[in-house]
Amino acid sequence: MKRRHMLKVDRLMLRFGGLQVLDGLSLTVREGQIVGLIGPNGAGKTSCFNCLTGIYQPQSGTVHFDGRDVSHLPTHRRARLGMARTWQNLGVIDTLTVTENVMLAGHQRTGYAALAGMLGLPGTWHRERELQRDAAEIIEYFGLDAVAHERTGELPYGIRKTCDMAMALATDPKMLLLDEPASGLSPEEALGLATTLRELRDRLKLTILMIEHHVPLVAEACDHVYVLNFGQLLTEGPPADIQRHPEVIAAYLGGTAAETPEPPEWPLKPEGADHGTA
Ligand SMILES: Nc1ncnc2c1ncn2[C@@H]1O[C@H](COP(=O)(O)OP(=O)(O)OP(=O)(O)O)[C@@H](O)[C@H]1O
Repeated sequence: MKRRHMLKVDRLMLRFGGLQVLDGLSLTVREGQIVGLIGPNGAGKTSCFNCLTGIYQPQSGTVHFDGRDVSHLPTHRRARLGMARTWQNLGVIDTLTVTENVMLAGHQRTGYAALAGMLGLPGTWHRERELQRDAAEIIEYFGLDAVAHERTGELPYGIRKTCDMAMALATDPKMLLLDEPASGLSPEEALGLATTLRELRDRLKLTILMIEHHVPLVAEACDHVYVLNFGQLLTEGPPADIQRHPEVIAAYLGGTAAETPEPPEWPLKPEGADHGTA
């Protein structure tokens, strides 16, 4: 039996001036799936995430999340419904510690402002203790204990990236939207991330949509992949099929489908590139 839709995107049209960034994009993510969104630079992947999370308002099209039409809801309302996002260029606040960042993200679940909690205003104490406990648990899960009280700005990129993921989880999401989670990670770390994502999906019953260029991670982690090119869906399918799709190879390598009838083993990786970055 097919699982229900967690995210259903229907015919999104997004234009900036004369530039058609999304051109009738539709996609579906079912509950518990890990889905990849790939495509060449400028294809519209981040703009798609911005439409899903309410940062951009598309000219037309709809977004349904967890059975509800969220097309016109502001970002914070979508987040409260269980949509959590990580950022290509990190969502952590450099001047706060790892624990403070994770607690700040968790504040979205409370009925008061983060500042009220930090200042210890009446009525916040009990909830703050809970947030602290939750943050400690998430930090331990991600192996960040040793740096829990360090300012994130002073930490290596890979650790800040993990902190970004911990922040997303602190919002108690139903779905994670990950924008290039492997960027800046070593090939070994990126493959380790595939295991982490599957574990998160299985343990916390999460649904995941991720933008990613790192082909081995997509192949290892994703159940299904959508390929975007010039704001349109080029194709979709299981990672193994996508890797051999002539039009995908052409879109990435800049040729035509007819010129590349026999795809190489890792077709999305340009010749001579290291470790599968498209
Ligand atoms: N706010 C904006 N104003 C004008 N143009 C924009 C805006 N946001 C995105 N674009 C344009 O939309 C196109 C798609 O950009 P987008 O960042 O969504 O692509 P992408 O697939 O995520 O690329 P990359 O892999 O390089 O991150 C680009 O041409 C970009 O310049």
